[in-house]
Amino acid sequence: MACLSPSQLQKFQQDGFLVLEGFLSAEECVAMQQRIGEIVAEMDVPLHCRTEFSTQEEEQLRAQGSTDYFLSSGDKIRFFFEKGVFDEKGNFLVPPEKSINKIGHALHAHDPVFKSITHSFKVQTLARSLGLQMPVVVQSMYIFKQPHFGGEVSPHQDASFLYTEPLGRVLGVWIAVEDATLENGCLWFIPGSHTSGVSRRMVRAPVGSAPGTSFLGSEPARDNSLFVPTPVQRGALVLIHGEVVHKSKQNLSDRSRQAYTFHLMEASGTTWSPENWLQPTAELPFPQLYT
Ligand SMILES: O=C(O)CCC(=O)C(=O)O
Ligand SMILES: [Fe+2]
Repeated sequence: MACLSPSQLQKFQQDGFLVLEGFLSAEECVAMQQRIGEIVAEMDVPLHCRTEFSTQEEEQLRAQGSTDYFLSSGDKIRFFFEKGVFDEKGNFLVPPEKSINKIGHALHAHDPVFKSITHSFKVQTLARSLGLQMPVVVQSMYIFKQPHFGGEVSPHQDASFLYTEPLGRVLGVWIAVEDATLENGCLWFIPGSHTSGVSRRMVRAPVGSAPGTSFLGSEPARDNSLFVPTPVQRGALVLIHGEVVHKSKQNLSDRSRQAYTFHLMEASGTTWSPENWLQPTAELPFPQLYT
C-alpha cells in the first residue's frame, strides 16, 4: 500500500499528482482531529491577529504584526484565521474553533501525534519508493476548510513558495482527515502542469520592511476547464509535485474538509532558496524524514 507500484509511479510522473486512498486508517484520522481539538482549546490568539484597528497608522501596525507572526511561524505552532471572524474589538464573531483557516507551520516537529504520522513507517516507505534519498520536512499545515465560509485556495504551484534549485525537489503530502468532496472544497489539479517551471516566486523582503514578502513574476490566468477535481475519502493521501498547478474552492457546504499536509524536500544536491519566506532556524533545522 505505502510502496508505489510501477504504474502508480508512472501516473505520478505523468500527472504531477497521485491519489492513494486508504493510506491512513479512520482511527489515525480521528487521533489527529482529537489532538487538533486539544490544541485549539489551548489556543492563545495574539491581539494583533485579533483586532481590526480603525486608524491607518494602527492598521499599518497591525499589518506589520501579522506579517511578523506569519514570517516567524516556520518553526512554531501558530493559528491563521478566516477573514471577517473578529469584530472591531477583537472579539470572535463565530466560535474560535470555527474561525481558524489553518495551523502552521511546524506541527510535524512539536506535536507528538503529527510527528509520529509524518515520520511513520508508511510515509517513509512511500518516500523511499519515490526514490527520495535524503528527504527533509520543511513545513506542515493543518487546514480546516470550515463549513459555510472556509476560504478558497487560488491556483498555485507549491514551488512558488518553497523554491529550490534545481526545481523538482519539493513534494507535497496532503492527507484527507475528513472526506473531501465537490461540495466541501476538494483539491483540483491541472494534470501534467508540473513540467514547465514555476511562473512566480514569493520572496522575503528585507527584515522590517512592509509588506514582508513580494512576488517575482505572476500567476498566469488558468483555463478553468483544465482543472480536474480530486474528491477523496478520509484517510486518503494525495501526492503533490512541487510544480503541479492546483487549487481548492470555497467551502459553502455544511461539512468541514480538514486536511493535514506537509512538504518534503530532497535535500541531496538541492539548494533551498535563501529568499524563501520559510527558513530553517537554529531551533528547528529541517528534520530528516528517515528518523
Ligand atoms: O488544502 C487545500 O485546499 C490546499 C492545500 C495545498 O495547496 C497544499 O497542501 O499544497
Ligand atoms: Fe499547494
